[in-house]
Amino acid sequence: MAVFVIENVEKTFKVGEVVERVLKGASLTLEQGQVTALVGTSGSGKSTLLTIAAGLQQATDGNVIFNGYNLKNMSHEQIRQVRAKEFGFIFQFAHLVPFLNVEEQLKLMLEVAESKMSNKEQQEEVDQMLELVGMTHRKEAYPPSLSGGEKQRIAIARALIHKPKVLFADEPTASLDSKRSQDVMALIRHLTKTLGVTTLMVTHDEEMLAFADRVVKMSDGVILQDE
Ligand SMILES: Nc1ncnc2c1ncn2[C@@H]1O[C@H](COP(=O)(O)OP(=O)(O)OP(=O)(O)O)[C@@H](O)[C@H]1O
Repeated sequence: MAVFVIENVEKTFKVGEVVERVLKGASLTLEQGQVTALVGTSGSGKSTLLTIAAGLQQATDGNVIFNGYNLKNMSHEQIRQVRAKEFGFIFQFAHLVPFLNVEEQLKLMLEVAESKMSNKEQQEEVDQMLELVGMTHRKEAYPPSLSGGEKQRIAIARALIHKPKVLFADEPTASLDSKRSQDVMALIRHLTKTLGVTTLMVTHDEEMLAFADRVVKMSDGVILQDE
């Protein structure tokens, strides 16, 4: 079943008197357990499409249907709940909270997602997730002592600790060298498959496309090619 259906999405921005049409009827369907890479020239609308799909901004027209529900028929609060509970996010930089150790970063995310688990269950989830991302040995470490690749591993663990259905990744490897980028992408792919997540990733890095199940090309506000 398609987890996500993006249908004829339009987005216009008004800058002074000028109306800029950034998305011009973009459509995309995402399947569970797949990594979809969104590529295209700078300014083609990739991040705009990703943020609309993630409910971070509204489309001017068109539909974003998640799990059978159209985001445009939901209240702000309903969309916030979907974002907190059903979506996970990774960005170019890990944006970890500097004064929380690795374990605490993950527990905080469970709180944000309003987890109903007991403390013991939360601890088990955290331990399991740290195991999955290979960071058990660093669970008491604070962000300044982690390498770039380690930080991104924790960001991935934090994005997935509450078992979201969808993972949005905007340039997740852009701050890493080639070797660390490969490791991080292999991990994103592995977790997408293991946890049955639906992953949508924006990337500029051609090397990362090997880790995607589908590569979708955007140009000037539309999806050009879907392979
Ligand atoms: N809030 C906004 N107000 C006005 N224009 C915007 C806004 N957000 C995006 N744009 C414009 O929309 C166009 C597409 O931007 P977007 O960030 O989606 O492109 P992109 O394909 O992700 O680019 P890049 O690869 O450089 O990150 C750009 O011309 C940008 O200036």
